[in-house]
Amino acid sequence: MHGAGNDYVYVNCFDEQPPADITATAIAMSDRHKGIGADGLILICPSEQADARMRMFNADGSESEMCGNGIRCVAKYVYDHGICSQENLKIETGNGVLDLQLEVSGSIAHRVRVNMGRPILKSSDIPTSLAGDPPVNVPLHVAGRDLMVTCVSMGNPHCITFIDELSDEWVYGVGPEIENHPAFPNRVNAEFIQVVSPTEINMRVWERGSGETQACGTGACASLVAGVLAGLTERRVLCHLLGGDLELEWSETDEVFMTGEAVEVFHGKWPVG
Ligand SMILES: N[C@@H](CCC[C@H](N)C(=O)O)C(=O)O
Repeated sequence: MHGAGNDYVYVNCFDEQPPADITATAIAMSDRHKGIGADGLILICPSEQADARMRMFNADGSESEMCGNGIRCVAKYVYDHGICSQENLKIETGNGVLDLQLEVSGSIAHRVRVNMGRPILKSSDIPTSLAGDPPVNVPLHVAGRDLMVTCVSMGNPHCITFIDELSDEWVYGVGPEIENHPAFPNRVNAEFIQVVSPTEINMRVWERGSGETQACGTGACASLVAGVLAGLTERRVLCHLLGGDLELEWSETDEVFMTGEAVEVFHGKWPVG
């Protein structure tokens, strides 16, 4: 399935046992030449607190707390495949239980709105050693450059750089250096944002554990928050990514909402062991 081109392999753990070695399975499945090809692996599991639980693994096998594009696909999956019948769902993640609303037509969910919760802005909770609570427009020396960056966690950590022009040099040259910079003890996702107007941004991303992806939902939400904090955007923004658009809102109640598509591409079997 994919959300805005951010593609993962999903395993229905309501019916199947999770793979014994999840890290090795995520790496093998994600390989775009010798596997299925994906940005990572997502397990759709039963939950004691919610309608389902999402566990998310990057293409390098590392587990992340949250995945914004993934959670929309999990919601679509449990609805379309009859695991849940209601259009308002609760899904457990590493960042708590989140609320989602499906947009359904012909008994298939096409778009999903997620309450992504409150952004985490305390530097020690993001976590980053960069100064400032919140760390907005703070200096970071990386890849031979002096950047001004803003850090936000949506349950997972993001480092946002506002730039004039998006380019491969930023994504491939600077992205991996930010991901592995010592200022981020858990590594970090790196977003590059071009502000088109106060209500519209262009984004490219270098994801922790997966490299460049066509979209990152948590990254888009973190970038909206960073844009507001930096005085560059309003609280409602349309975010253009390589794989599609996401509608974002940071409400006056301090919750971030994201709306976007969720698409099932195919299903199949994978030999384990
Ligand atoms: N693409 C995802 C985020 C996936 C996890 C991320 N790479 C991390 O390690 O935190 C999204 O849509 O949010």
